[in-house]
Amino acid sequence: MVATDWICDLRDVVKSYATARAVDGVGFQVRRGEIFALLGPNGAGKSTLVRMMMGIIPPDAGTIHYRIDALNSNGDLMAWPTPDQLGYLPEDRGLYRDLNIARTLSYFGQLRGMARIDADRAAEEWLEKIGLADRRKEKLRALSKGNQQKVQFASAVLHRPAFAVLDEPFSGLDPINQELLIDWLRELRDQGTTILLSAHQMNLVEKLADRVFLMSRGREVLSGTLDQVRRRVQGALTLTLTHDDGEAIDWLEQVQGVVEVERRGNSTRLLLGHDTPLSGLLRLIGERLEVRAIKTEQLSLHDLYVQALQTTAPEEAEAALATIAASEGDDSDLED
Ligand SMILES: Nc1ncnc2c1ncn2[C@@H]1O[C@H](COP(=O)(O)OP(=O)(O)OP(=O)(O)O)[C@@H](O)[C@H]1O
Repeated sequence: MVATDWICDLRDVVKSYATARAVDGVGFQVRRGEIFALLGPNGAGKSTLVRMMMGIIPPDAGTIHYRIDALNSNGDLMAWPTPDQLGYLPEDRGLYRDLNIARTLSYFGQLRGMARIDADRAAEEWLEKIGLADRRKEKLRALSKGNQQKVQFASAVLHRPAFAVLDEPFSGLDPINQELLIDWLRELRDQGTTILLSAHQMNLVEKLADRVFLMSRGREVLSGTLDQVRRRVQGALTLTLTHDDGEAIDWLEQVQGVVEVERRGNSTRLLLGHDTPLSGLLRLIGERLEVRAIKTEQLSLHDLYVQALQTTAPEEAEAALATIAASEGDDSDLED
């Protein structure tokens, strides 16, 4: 994959509603063959962006271009993809509640250009995959929220679109089904579907996404691969030392590359800059401290986001954190 081989390109996109500027000058490229994640707390502007990418609402300013077909990508900008090229999981789920789920899936496949026989076959394959084959004749409304969500997801991707745009695909799924969804998404990517998803569950996204775009209040906070994001945030690595209660550790604050020192009894946690020379630091610690145990850990995507927000927009950090924590608690849903 070449770095410039993008499938969707957004530049300086702006969208305001009567009471809020939902998207405030956002730009990124989704590259062919990747899983790209839009991340941020409730109200960050993710769904507004997704709706603009789907042509449901127009941007006030900025451009959105597609280049779906790699063979025709010699600089041609295609105005808009055709229905068979796109898969869309909307935030406001909208399936027919009184139609049986096998027919629902086949119907969506046909809407996206599949022949009836292929759509029927794909529907059966997906019902098997999502564990609902024996309930194929049941109506959607008879299913739990989590199972409905799985049907909704299958309906968005069973025609194997070139580009799938999935707004909050994890919502309503229990932890087991969240893990299954991660597998299905990887499988789709490996079969050639480019995926953009929006989510606030950073712990799930960091297992999955090739690149992330972290937002707050309609603006970019941080973007790139997980590695790039780590390198951009001060304090991407922590070092935890276990030592005697009486040890003096104040001097650690003066050591180059140590961003923060937090002591709890006989344990001290150091937050390090990404370019801290670790071997030099360990040598120094070995000379001056009696260390009983040592552990290094990379910050999670969630912590990186908070760290980045604290640097760029400290006034937003606390509210964003609270929103993410509250919404993560809402997700689990027991299956019937
Ligand atoms: N139709 C609308 N009319 C007015 N304001 C809106 C509308 N849709 C979204 N907003 C506002 O725009 C901002 C961004 O909302 P958006 O739904 O895009 O965020 P989000 O990141 O998708 O959040 P969530 O995770 O809650 O879906 C919020 O302040 C929201 O209240």
